Amino acid sequence: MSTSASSHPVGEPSATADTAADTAAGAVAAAASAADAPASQLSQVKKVRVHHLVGAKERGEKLTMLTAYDAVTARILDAAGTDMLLVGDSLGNVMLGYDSTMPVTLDEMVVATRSVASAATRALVVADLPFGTYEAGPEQALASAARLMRVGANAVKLEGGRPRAQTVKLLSDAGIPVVGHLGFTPQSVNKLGGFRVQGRGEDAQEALLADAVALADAGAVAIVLEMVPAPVASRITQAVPVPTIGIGAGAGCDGQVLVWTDMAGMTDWTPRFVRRFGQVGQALHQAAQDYNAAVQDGSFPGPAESFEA
Ligand SMILES: Nc1nc(=O)c2c([nH]1)NC[C@@H]1CN(c3ccc(C(=O)N[C@@H](CCC(=O)O)C(=O)O)cc3)CN21
Ligand SMILES: CC(C)C(=O)C(=O)O
Ligand SMILES: [Mg+2]
Repeated sequence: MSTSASSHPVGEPSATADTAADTAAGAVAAAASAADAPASQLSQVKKVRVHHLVGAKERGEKLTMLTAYDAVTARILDAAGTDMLLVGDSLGNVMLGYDSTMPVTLDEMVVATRSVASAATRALVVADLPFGTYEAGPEQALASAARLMRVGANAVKLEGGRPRAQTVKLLSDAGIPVVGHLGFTPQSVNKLGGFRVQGRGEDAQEALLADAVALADAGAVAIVLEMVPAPVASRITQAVPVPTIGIGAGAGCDGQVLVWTDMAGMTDWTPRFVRRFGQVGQALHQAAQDYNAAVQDGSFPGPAESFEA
């Protein structure tokens, strides 16, 4: 949430440390009006809970979600005021070097979820159920979801619509908040026939709407919409009482999600729906080059980084 000015990573100066003397008058005015703007109710909560999600939708406050796969990154994204951290099965292609999300195991998701949960003080932690760990039915899904909840997940996410409704209901009844995922569902890429937009055309649009309503009726606390035409995503958003979180689904959704490495410019691969908000890959490359050069020319370590006798 952009209005969150209260949380800063440890060691980073707060905005109030800037003095008027070194700031242009226009910037002072802008900073003052930003400080005067009412903070969103959600940005003030100590720990985001699932009941806050529908509250944010009702108040028209946009929800933010980023993926995270480890503690060091989760700590930074959490401190920046991200509402939800998704331990995505994109772990497979992003962090583990796999070609897709298909090979990701529940054991791998457990390790990543434990790490992210250990670092998330405010953000709601949502963990993906990986391919093959829930589709057989509610009992399989409960056993898998319980493993993720035991290591600190606050909710689980699973892909699919009406065929998943019974599973969503059982998990929900068992006290496990479930986030749905509709549109382009990567775990079904072999059936969908490629990485393509879903919900184009009247029949596909109606099917998507029926899936979203079924998930909400079954107790889902939010629904991710991936690569769905913006007008279709807006219609679904208006039709369901729970927040929609879009990725390639336009600005009409109640929130947005991106893979953090895409968002931060950690890699070169950027599908159309990604905006790069940083150049972290380039910054890391530069830091490693500077380190290598300093070791090679003998300037690192210096006296300050060495111990006296
Ligand atoms: N790094 C990363 N970012 C993601 O957004 C992401 C993952 N990994 N892994 C899991 C899923 C898979 N996703 C994908 C995978 C491929 C495309 C893709 O190839 N998009 C192209 C072509 C789309 C088209 O056919 O028009 C694009 O340019 O958007 C998009 C999303 C989204 N998710
Ligand atoms: C792209 C998001 C929604 C996801 O499911 C993942 O990162 O695994
Ligand atoms: Mg996923």
